[in-house]
Amino acid sequence: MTDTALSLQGLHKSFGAKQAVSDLTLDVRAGSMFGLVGPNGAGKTTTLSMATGLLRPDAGRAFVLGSDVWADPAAAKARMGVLPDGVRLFDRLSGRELLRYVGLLRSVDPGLLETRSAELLEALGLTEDADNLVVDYSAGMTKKIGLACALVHAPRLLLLDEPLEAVDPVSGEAIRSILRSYVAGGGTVVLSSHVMELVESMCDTVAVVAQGRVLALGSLDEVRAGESLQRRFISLVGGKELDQEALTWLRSS
Ligand SMILES: Nc1ncnc2c1ncn2[C@@H]1O[C@H](COP(=O)(O)OP(=O)(O)OP(=O)(O)O)[C@@H](O)[C@H]1O
Repeated sequence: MTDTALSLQGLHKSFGAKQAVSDLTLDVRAGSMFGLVGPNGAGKTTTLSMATGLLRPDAGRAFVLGSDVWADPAAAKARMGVLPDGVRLFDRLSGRELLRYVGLLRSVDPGLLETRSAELLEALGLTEDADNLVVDYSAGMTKKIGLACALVHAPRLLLLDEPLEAVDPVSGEAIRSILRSYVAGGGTVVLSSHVMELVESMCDTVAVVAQGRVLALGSLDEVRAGESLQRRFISLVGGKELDQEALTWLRSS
């Protein structure tokens, strides 16, 4: 049994002339909560897409609990749950039907699937809307049903792109406690987020990426180096003051 849940080795991806991810290497320890942070366009979604078998890398390899995501996708995918960013769900199904569909695809026993679905819908505050079509869900509800789909087969590794985006504070707390108890039970979470408070309060390990490269990687304390993660992030990626002469037209009435 490997103690590395996710290993990304020399990943590269370009879109035309744009190098989205460049020689990205990192390991995620099994049993950790790993935060991937970076500014807009840093390459987080591209990295997670290559790690989960959604986007083929130009070069490099990704391993999930020892299985090569691209050479042995069935083994790798059986052990991971994925909440991708911006990938359409089968939204002409109701939330309950979507969960059943995903669970059956993942070979979850039908009896077990009913129990798990009901528990997930309840924990995520979706029970009342379980029989409504996903296409009619709000952004936050869509995020939550996506998370339920990622969890229903009880994977050992969860890869979540912006899991709390658009989610209200009550549901946010529910998701945090689901993820904490998942990790306490031996699972591993890799999440991307722009919310430094979320990463600081949840993650034990952090990678800061910008322009497709890893700028800092280590334990939360190593990466923030005595500062708040927000300040450290801004100093690493280079925050910029607004020029006093810029946007003057916004101030004139
Ligand atoms: N399908 C695509 N075609 C062309 N360019 C792309 C494509 N996907 C991503 N890119 C580019 O690759 C770079 C990295 O994008 P990516 O979505 O991975 O960033 P991100 O860190 O997830 O950003 P954000 O925080 O804004 O979601 C950006 O410059 C983006 O414009």
